[in-house]
Amino acid sequence: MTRIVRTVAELRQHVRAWKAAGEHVALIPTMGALHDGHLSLIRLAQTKVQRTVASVFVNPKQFAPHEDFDAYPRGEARDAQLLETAGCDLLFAPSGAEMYPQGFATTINLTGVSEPLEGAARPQFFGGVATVVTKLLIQAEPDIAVFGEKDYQQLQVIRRVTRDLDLPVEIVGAPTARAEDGLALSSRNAYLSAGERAAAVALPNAMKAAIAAVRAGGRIDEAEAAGKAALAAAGFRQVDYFDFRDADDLSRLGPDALNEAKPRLLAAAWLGKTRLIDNMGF
Ligand SMILES: Nc1ncnc2c1ncn2[C@@H]1O[C@H](COP(=O)(O)OP(=O)(O)OP(=O)(O)O)[C@@H](O)[C@H]1O
Ligand SMILES: CC(C)(CO)[C@@H](O)C(=O)[O-]
Ligand code: BAL
Repeated sequence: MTRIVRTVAELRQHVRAWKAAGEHVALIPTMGALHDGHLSLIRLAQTKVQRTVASVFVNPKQFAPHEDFDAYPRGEARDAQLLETAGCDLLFAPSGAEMYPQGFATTINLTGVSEPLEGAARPQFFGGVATVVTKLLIQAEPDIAVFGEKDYQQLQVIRRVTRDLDLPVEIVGAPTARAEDGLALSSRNAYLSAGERAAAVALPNAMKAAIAAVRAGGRIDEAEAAGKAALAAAGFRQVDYFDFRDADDLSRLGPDALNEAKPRLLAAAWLGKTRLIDNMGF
């Protein structure tokens, strides 16, 4: 079985022993409820380094009080089994008290890339993510850390924090793993009813259509409006954003995205009680 450690001291013992033997180490941070998207990050890490460490920690600091921290899917035995099958060397599963001991008072906050989109919809989110990811990187001392492009803004935020704080780690982005119909795999897909799951494919479809329209010379504001209308027609009750943005700093684009160096379409929308996010490059 993939070994499970719960303290920073045990985690460092393993990682330092591997490094002393000349092996390189990858950290793959997760919140558990693992699916093939997470396992694709482990497989990517295994092509780059000899040792992989997955962390599972449902981080309370990135959930606002009204969000789904309590309902978030959990299942350590299943997660450990999947990690074993994937050949992951170590599972770091700290308690809340190990991560945030009594009196914990430090938050990593950033501006710029963290502010629009997810930052606007979830004001507490990136401070919580930046704080826990910075801690995990300091705790595990990995050579590389792998994050999914599915959470594209999160990946850009983590790249920014790592650069700003001179953290000695290479951040690797991994492509989005999708279900056969195109829906991005996500732990929160488990919240969808069968009917909602069938409707959810409208999200990647609307995004593909918007990108095709812009590629064909359409205006980006018109493609964004058409995408939002398609989601409403498919039963999405609210669209938080459906925006073409600069792929690096997520700033707004001019009217013709094709003139921009690197456009990316990012979207978040609600199907019933479930909030789905996705993004696509050109
Ligand atoms: N479909 C996917 N393809 C690639 N990476 C993914 C995918 N889903 C999640 N990841 C990545 O796995 C890591 C852990 O994510 P997390 O545990 O939050 O899973 P999640 O499925 O994104 O859950 P949630 O439903 O909370 O968004 C992150 O780096 C995330 O980007
Ligand atoms: C990066 C992360 C593990 C931090 O809690 C989380 O935001 C996630 O699962 O994407
Ligand atoms: N997958 C990013 C973590 C979150 O949405 O809370």
